[in-house]
Amino acid sequence: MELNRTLQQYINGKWIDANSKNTRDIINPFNQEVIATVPESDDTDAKNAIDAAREAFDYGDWATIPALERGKIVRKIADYIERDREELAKLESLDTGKTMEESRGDMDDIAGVFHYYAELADKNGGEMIESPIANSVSKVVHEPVGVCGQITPWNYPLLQASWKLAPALVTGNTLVMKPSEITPLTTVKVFELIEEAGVPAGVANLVLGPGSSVGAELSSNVDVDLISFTGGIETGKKIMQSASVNMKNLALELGGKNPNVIFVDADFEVAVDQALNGVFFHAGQICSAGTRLIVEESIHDELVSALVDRVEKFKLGNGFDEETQMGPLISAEHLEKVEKYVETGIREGATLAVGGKRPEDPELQNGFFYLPTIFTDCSTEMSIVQEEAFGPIITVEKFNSEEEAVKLANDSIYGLAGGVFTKDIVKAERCAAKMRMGTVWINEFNLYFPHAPWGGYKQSGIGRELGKLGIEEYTETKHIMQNLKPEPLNWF
Ligand SMILES: NC(=O)c1ccc[n+]([C@@H]2O[C@H](COP(=O)([O-])OP(=O)(O)OC[C@H]3O[C@@H](n4cnc5c(N)ncnc54)[C@H](O)[C@@H]3O)[C@@H](O)[C@H]2O)c1
Ligand SMILES: C[N+](C)(C)CC=O
Repeated sequence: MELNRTLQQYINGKWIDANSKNTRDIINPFNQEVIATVPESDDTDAKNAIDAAREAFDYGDWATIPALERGKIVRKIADYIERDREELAKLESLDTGKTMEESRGDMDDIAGVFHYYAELADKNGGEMIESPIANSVSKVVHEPVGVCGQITPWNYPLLQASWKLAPALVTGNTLVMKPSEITPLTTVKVFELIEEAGVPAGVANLVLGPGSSVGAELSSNVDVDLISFTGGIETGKKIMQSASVNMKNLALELGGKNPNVIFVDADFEVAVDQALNGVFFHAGQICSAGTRLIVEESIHDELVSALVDRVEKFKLGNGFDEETQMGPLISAEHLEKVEKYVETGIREGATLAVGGKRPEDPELQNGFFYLPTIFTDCSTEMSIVQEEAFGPIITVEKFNSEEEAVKLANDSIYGLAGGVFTKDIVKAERCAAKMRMGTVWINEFNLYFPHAPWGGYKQSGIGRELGKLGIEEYTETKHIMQNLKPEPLNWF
């Protein structure tokens, strides 16, 4: 795919413009240059895409061809992603501002997700049940849910898309995907690969446009059987309400305010390094960012001082510059939101240890940059501790006992992920067992892979992506019972 060109959406096997012919410019957050122009669709385009997916599911053969064949096609998509890794990584960095190193890592993860589900395609064959009824056989089979609406956010555009596309395709569903309207480039490219791999027309459809029209249509249209959404909690609530119109199956991957508990007996260097990695990758715009450091009081000062020391040396810049460690935020609007959180933190009484403003470097003035920021003297009543700022901000709280650490970690409406750093593995396991989160890392932070499920407790979501559970989201389970010796009951 060339850059600086006008892209299209993919409906029923055809590349087309929006019905309205409206378009949107896609902006590079590093310098605000226009990198592409895409259709700005509306609910009518979404309806057309849903109709195509419905037709393909009800009358096409995608759901009924051998699962092995679907797996082969999905494996081709994985191969093409590996082939086009560099091009995809460049598009992702242009679109999101993240460093090329991060984008290349994302592309490897994404290819891995398609390979993983391609491998599982023909291993979901159901089971026979030991029937309690004489002269009968009972079996359980897994069938595709039907037409899936898939809505993704801007921070990991293609990664989040891959977690939805690969399991939906191998299980025989048809789908309509809507990426974030501000970061659609890699998703468009992957739909080119989906076409190249031979996915039949109508099976996978792509609509580009805003959540208020295209997204709302996907979540409320009665021809959609499942809605899988990754994004913010407020949007998730709206989608859950709209989805109730026809009791759609629902998968929600929402935000997080993730605690990272550091005990005095942790490996100090590892804990410092992982605390930084846990937050500042992609400028903190990660659902699972370890934005709440919960630190044993006896190492608090030493740890904060080590963090500040490292943070002051961060190199902010263009994601295409090999030296760059942290890129810009996604948009002017988001930068303002992050700034407001910092102002609120100061007003609420937190102490700014470092950062707390835009950088002064003249080379960064056209981008949406914000300095990595650390707040100390934080407590759970503060909104910067409770709300997802989704930027490069760490808050630090202190604790004096294991019980207190766990209590602080769980004091949140969110329950996406968390971490524990200690050399005492029994203590670590005790904490992990009590932490109410979908993922707990021990002496690690922010690692995910296709084999392990991902999702949130509490208001961080409903359901799981990745792993075998990621397949279950996209299947209905049916019990088929057969009477081998049918006779009248003569009851009535
Ligand atoms: N749990 C996870 O795995 C995970 C992963 C990545 C991001 N996130 C979360 O995503 C959020 C950041 O992404 P965002 O700002 O793009 O989120 P967002 O909720 O604003 O938007 C996400 C998607 O929903 C669409 N949308 C907006 N309004 C809609 C509506 N009324 N109906 C249907 N669709 C609508 C948007 O166009 C976009 O495609 C953060 O909260 C982050 O934690 C979660
Ligand atoms: C799920 N993850 C960590 C890849 C991206 C969250 O924003």
